[in-house]
Amino acid sequence: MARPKLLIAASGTGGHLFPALAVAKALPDYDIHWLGVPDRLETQLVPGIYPLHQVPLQGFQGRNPIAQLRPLGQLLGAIQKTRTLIRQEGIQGVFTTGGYIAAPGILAARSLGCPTLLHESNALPGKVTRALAPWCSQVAVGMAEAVQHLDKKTGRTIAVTGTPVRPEFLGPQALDLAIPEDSPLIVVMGGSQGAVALNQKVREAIPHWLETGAWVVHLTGTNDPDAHSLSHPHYVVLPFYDNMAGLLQRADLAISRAGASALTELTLTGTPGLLIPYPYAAENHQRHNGDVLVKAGAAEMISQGDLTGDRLQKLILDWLGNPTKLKAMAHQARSLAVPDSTEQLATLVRQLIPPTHPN
Ligand SMILES: CC(=O)N[C@H]1[C@@H](OP(=O)(O)OP(=O)(O)OC[C@H]2O[C@@H](n3ccc(=O)[nH]c3=O)[C@H](O)[C@@H]2O)O[C@H](CO)[C@@H](O)[C@@H]1O
Repeated sequence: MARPKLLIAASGTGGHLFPALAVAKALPDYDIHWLGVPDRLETQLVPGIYPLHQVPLQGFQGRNPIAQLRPLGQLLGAIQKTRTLIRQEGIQGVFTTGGYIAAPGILAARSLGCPTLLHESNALPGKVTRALAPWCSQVAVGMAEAVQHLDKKTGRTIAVTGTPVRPEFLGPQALDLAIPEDSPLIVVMGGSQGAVALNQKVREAIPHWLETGAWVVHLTGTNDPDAHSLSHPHYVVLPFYDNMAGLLQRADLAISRAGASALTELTLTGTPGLLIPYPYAAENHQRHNGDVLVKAGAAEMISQGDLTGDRLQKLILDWLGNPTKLKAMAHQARSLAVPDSTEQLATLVRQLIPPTHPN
């Protein structure tokens, strides 16, 4: 049986790349090529596993038509390059997790009659997803709340699959940090790129938590100039940490941005979350994501503008003193989990691009 050839278009952030990598791993019998952009996270995560093809691409910003000419030119160039790639490599279909890179992937595939699968992880689908969903063979979403924004546009059934995570989240993981088993553990995390503004507010509160005997693991991202301004034996500061599954499984609670992948992970690990959505995210989509967990009783949410060190400090101390509340939140978080999301999407890929039998 010939190995089917799949192009995965996923770029930029962990929120786009980790779900795509999880699906790719579930398709070991496929020849996978990757479409990305120079200088983004995919250049660290993809080479050595899949051939990475890069097209320069940036988003359309502002309303000035002259300023749009450059991104428009780049998009047309990227579509042309992707068409050439599809033809030269004999690609049979495209899977994308949305964002700008989805545009050349979907449009080039569609122009050549190849099937496309688009997965959108956010509760409020991004602009590219809303614009291009009608051109896709199948659209899947991470959260049911996204369906209302897409089903009328596509006129087709939208699959609600949850969002794939790294496979480690699906089983218990040991934590390679020396944190005593009976100490409360608070995890602070931004998105895959960190969150400097959030870090500043949290640092005001951390000493109060440490005084009670709690431990804090703070994932600061790589851009925080004050990352090491605080030190304490129970305070672990890391720019980025890979074993998120082990960390969130062990944590009593997490203070987090509200990116779709982070929230999906909190549901799988049953970790109560205090969510502070990134206020400049496109169309405030992180707030929509956070609403889903808040409505279910799995998390609480505070706007960055309303967050003070003092308020944060008191709120978390109150949570730590209320194990019944934390247990209930953990239970509600788990009730939202979709552990077979990766398999569901891999199945959709297999349906759209089935292994071909030699004649
Ligand atoms: C700022 C912004 O617009 N971010 C968006 C971006 O994802 P972004 O990558 O910012 O955020 P997500 O929460 O979706 O993903 C973060 C990922 O990074 C991982 N992580 C983080 C820190 C760390 O030290 N180690 C680690 O592995 C998390 O476990 C998670 O898997 O795309 C997502 C999917 O469209 C959106 O929902 C987010 O709103």
